[in-house]
Amino acid sequence: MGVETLKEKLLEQAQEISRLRSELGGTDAEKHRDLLAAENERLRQEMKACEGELRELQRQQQQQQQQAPCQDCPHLQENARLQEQLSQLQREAEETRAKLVELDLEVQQKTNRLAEVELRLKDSLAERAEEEERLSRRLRDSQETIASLKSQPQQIKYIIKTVEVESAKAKQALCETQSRNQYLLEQVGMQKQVLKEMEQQLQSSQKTEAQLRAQIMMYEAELERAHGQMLEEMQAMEEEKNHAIEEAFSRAQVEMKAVHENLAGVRTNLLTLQPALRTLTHDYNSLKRQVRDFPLLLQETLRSARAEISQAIEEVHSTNRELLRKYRRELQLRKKCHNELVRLKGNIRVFGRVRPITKEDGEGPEAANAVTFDADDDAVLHLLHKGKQVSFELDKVFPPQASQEEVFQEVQALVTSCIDGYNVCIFAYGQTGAGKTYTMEGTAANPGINQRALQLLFSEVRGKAADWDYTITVSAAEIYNEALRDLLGKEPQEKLEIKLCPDGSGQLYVPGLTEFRVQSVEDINKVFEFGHIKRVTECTNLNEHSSRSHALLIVTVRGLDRSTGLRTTAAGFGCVSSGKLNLVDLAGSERVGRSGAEGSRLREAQHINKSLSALGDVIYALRSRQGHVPFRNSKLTYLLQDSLSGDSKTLMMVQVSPAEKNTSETLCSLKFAERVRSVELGPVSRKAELGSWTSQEHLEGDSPGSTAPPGRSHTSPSPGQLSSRSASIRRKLHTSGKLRPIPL
Ligand SMILES: Nc1ncnc2c1ncn2[C@@H]1O[C@H](COP(=O)(O)OP(=O)(O)OP(=O)(O)O)[C@@H](O)[C@H]1O
Repeated sequence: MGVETLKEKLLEQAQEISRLRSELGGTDAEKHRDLLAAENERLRQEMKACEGELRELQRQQQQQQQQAPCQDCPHLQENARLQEQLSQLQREAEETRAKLVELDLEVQQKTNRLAEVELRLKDSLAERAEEEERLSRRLRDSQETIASLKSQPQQIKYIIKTVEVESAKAKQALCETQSRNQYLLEQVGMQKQVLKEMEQQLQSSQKTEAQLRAQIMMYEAELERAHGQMLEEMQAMEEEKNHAIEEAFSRAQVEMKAVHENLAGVRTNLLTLQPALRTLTHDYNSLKRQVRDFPLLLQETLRSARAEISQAIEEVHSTNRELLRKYRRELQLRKKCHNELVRLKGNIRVFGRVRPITKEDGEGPEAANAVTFDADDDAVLHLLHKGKQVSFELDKVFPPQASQEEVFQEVQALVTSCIDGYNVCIFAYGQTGAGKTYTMEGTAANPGINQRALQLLFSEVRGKAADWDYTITVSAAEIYNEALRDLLGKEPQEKLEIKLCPDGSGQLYVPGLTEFRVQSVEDINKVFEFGHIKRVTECTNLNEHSSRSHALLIVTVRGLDRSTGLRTTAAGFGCVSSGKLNLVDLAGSERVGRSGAEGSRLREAQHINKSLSALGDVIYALRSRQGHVPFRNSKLTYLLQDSLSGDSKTLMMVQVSPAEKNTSETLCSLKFAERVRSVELGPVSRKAELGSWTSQEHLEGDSPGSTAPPGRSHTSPSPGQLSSRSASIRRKLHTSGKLRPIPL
């Protein structure tokens, strides 16, 4: 029975194993995989076909674009849109393809795993089969044994017992086999579970595949639709093109007709235009001839124009030359006229200037005004002297109220003539305190002749700078006790000599006399400043010194005409051709000799008298055109020889005091002035006039008995004061404007 049961059980197990094998279905999974692979392959083929179609479509589209290139047409835009969609679909298909590859990989992995499980199952099944085989063999053996035992009852019983014993063993083996079977069943259960999961995965893969396929289908449909649309559009475009060609053709036909008509008109026009063309051709030919001849004509014209221009230039040149000649002649004429004018007016002009009554004149009858003027004649003044009115006629008389400007206006012609190369001397003559320094220097607020003359020179020179190149130099000297000294030199105490120019020209010069070149008012100021320093170091009593010495400021103007190269031609002092302006502040003319002065004071007075008398003598000799002019009688006249002789011009500004107490000196000064002026009247009368003109008379005046008025601070310096005269002469230069900075 046990054996039967075992058999049954074995049979059951065998059935179970075959069922399990069928359930495992390893071949199904393989089939499924093969199916998927085939499907995949098919999809790939389809994809390839789709790509081929796409390429074909693109090619067709390109052809269409080449055939009908139209910019911005809606078809093109639609086409671009479709292409965009197509590329989008291609991208999606690409992605799907990638997903399929991933799925393939997954399926492959799962298939591998299934194969492994299958192998393991095959092994366990083989083991089972072997076990079964072994059990079947034993069962058979046992049955055979049982049968043989049955035939041998004694033995059978024993054998049965053995079998029973062995049956227990078999049972144990069976139990083991059953437990093993149980384990295998569990394994099978687990494998089933794995299989189920794999089936589920497979199902999901299938689902995904179905989805992908649906998507591919959709894309294909979309592609189909796009393809259809594109075909439709192409069709429409083709139709449009045909239509446009037809229209163009019909239009061309119409235009052709019109052109034909026009051509007929043009032909008729051409026939009428032919004569005009002939005329034009004729004109053209003549123009051509003209053009051909033009260079020759031009050359000819240029030649004649050049000749005309050169002739004109030559004419201009000759006109210029003529003008220059005339200009030079006019210059000479002007100079001559000027000279004539000066000659008519007199080379020596004598002005009188009456200063106002000042505080220094004191009060009372002594300070009373003794000078009156003629309302109708500005050349006449009357002096009330000792109860008698004496009248004097000069070239011009300036009353006390005359301004510095008015005085300078009468003088400026002389100043400017020095630019033309004339030598000019302006003397301030008069007793001490009569206003010589005021007239020559003036005050800072109201400058006198010196400063105005320099300013005028600079402005005149600037005005002529375009045509003339001028050089202005300045020297300053003083003559004290007949000794000449340089006020701008390094050695002011050194006595200078006046010498004949070694070039044989007969001109004089002073070796060692400093000459400063000045180009502006500022330069003059510097020169004056320099002189001022000298004065300060040399003088102890400037006022006295200035009264007793002659101070000279010598301004030399050298000019070169830029256009002609002409120089200004007056003979100058110091071997140069130039104009010279000598501004001389003379020593006081008061009659100190009468007061019984002694020693150096007397010597000083004698020198002054001598030089002033010599000046008078020289002027007389010049005016009366005497053969000999006694220039050498004093340093002053000798020094100014060049500036007094020839066509030089001299102005004597006679300064007088109007105060009653000064009438004697005023009388002397005015007589001197009148005598100087009267020289021009003629040799006889001059002679008669000049008969009384001696040094002594100059000193004594016409009142031999009169003496210098008492209380005049600047007429009678003490001998002690006289010792400082040499230094104080320089004050005159300084204070007379020749050494004082010009106020700007
Ligand atoms: N025209 C004038 N108007 C006003 N004041 C004058 C005039 N002339 C001279 N004075 C004054 O008279 C005074 C004497 O003049 P200034 O010093 O010029 O005389 P001077 O002849 O130069 O004397 P010196 O021989 O001592 O140099 C000065 O105070 C001066 O200001």
